[in-house]
Amino acid sequence: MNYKQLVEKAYEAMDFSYSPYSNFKVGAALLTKSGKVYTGCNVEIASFGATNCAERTAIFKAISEGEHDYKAIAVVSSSRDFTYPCGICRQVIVEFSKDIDIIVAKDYDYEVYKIEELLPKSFTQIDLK
Ligand SMILES: O=c1ccn([C@H]2C[C@H](O)[C@@H](CO)O2)c(=O)[nH]1
Ligand SMILES: [Zn+2]
Repeated sequence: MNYKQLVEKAYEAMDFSYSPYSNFKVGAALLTKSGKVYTGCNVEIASFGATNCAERTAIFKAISEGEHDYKAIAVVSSSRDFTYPCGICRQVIVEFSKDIDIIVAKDYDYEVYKIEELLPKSFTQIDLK
């Protein structure tokens, strides 16, 4: 699975987006080190705080199936621009992976980031020791 294929998986997941309030569709595809792909979409709830982002949907699916080691996560949206993971999702990403490639894509164009770039000086497990 190369990153272009992972972006395609994220677009497939975006089609399942449940976003009746914002009409902003997001899809994510998480590639594990074992080669599996977990996809996710954003799920909006009338009580807005209960909304879940596409990235967290994908990560929580993987965690709930015992997969903790990730190589990359691709994120796409219905926006004309790149969509970067929100603050909550950055915190979830750093919880589970310090070296994951974060692929922010729009059509066939993509950028790759490390979590240290998107969430510098993060608060993690180490700080609780
Ligand atoms: O990286 C992002 C940014 C936003 N959203 C969702 C949350 C909400 O449903 C909609 C608008 O914020 O987009 C994501 O899923 N991922
Ligand atoms: Zn988010």
